[in-house]
Order: sequence, then structure tokens, then C-alpha cells
Amino acid sequence: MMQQLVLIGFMGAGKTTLSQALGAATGWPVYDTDDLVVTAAHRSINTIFAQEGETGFRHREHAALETALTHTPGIIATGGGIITQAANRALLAALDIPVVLLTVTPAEINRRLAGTTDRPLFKKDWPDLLQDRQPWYEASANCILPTTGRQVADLVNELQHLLVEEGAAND
Ligand SMILES: Nc1ncnc2c1ncn2[C@@H]1O[C@H](COP(=O)(O)OP(=O)(O)O)[C@@H](O)[C@H]1O
Ligand SMILES: O=C(O)C1=C[C@@H](OP(=O)(O)O)[C@@H](O)[C@H](O)C1
Ligand SMILES: [Mg+2]
Repeated sequence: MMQQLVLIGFMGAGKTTLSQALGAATGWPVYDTDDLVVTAAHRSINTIFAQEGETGFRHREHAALETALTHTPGIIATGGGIITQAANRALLAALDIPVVLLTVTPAEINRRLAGTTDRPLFKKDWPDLLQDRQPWYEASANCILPTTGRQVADLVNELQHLLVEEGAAND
């Protein structure tokens, strides 16, 4: 049985937060592609973007996704731009595990990310980015979980039920 689950979605959807909470609830290790990239590069995401551009970051992120997917059991949090790469979309679409799209309203994205400085692509024009990416999020996921107005603990509970339904975990 494949004991894995992948979280995708836009910046601020709660991928990192929920992956940590679900990891704590299940006891499964958590692999966040952003953390894997930062650890491998020994540099922050801002620094990687400044030195290598988005292209360099995407190259590293693809390698991180491939690495993360080799670990079972595992909860995998991705970065919001993972689905911009065709190779990543192909990887995700072929998975026989829950690939959960976390959604969030634009107003809530602004609330959650107000004052943050560690996302180089969270700039004034971010709504255009979200619009451009929307079809890719939907094509890459096999499950959608709206998060606006919902507590992390409640969302974790729902993801655990999903894992049980999928036969990946037992209560
Ligand atoms: N369900 C939620 N309700 C309220 N705030 C949330 C929720 N999930 C995440 N957050 C907050 O939103 C911010 C971004 O969350 P994060 O997990 O880093 O998102 P992502 O990894 O998808 O960019 C954090 O401050 C986090 O505490
Ligand atoms: O949407 C994006 O292109 C990005 C999202 C970030 O991750 P989160 O979605 O976890 O914020 C991080 O990978 C990087 O700043 C680029
Ligand atoms: Mg994150």
C-alpha cells in the first residue's frame, strides 16, 4: 500500500502548514520541496532566485520533487509553482496516491501572506499568476480541498479520512 500524499496549490494555500500537521498526526515523515531545495543549495529561496533566476529554482525544484516521491511513507508539500513545469505535471498526474489541491480565496491569500518577504513571486501581480496557473492545478490534482475559513486541525482530520478511504492508512 502506498502511504503517500501530495499537497499542491497556490502560495498561501497552507501546503507547508498542513503537511507538518498531517505528518505529526500520522507519524509519517514530511518532505517539503522548498526545504529540500534550500537544504541542497545551502541558500534561501530569495537568494536562489536572485542568483539563478526562476529557471535555476525550477530545475532544483524538479529534482526535489523526484527525491520526495521516492520516500514511503511520506507527506509531500510542494511549492506553489511546481505545476508550471510540464515534467512535474506529468509526474503528479501519473501518481496513484492522493494529490490534493488546496484552494483559498484571493482575499484570504492576502490576509495569510501580508507582510511576508520570503516568496519572490508574491508580488503585486500575483492574481495574474494564480489565473494562469489555475488549469494546471486542476489538471494535476485528483482531489480538491477548500481551506478558507477552516482550521488546520479540521483540514488534517479530513485528509486523514481521505487516506483511510484510499486504503493508505488505518485509524
Ligand atoms: N487553514 C488555515 N487557516 C488560517 N491560516 C492558515 C491556514 N493554513 C495556513 N495558514 C497560514 O497561512 C500562511 C501560509 O501558510 P503556508 O503553509 O506557508 O502556505 P504555503 O506553503 O501553501 O505557501 C501561514 O502563516 C499559515 O500559518
Ligand atoms: O508559487 C511559486 O512559484 C512559489 C511558491 C513558494 O512556495 P509556497 O507555495 O509554499 O509558498 C516557493 O516555492 C517559491 O517562492 C515559488
Ligand atoms: Mg510552502
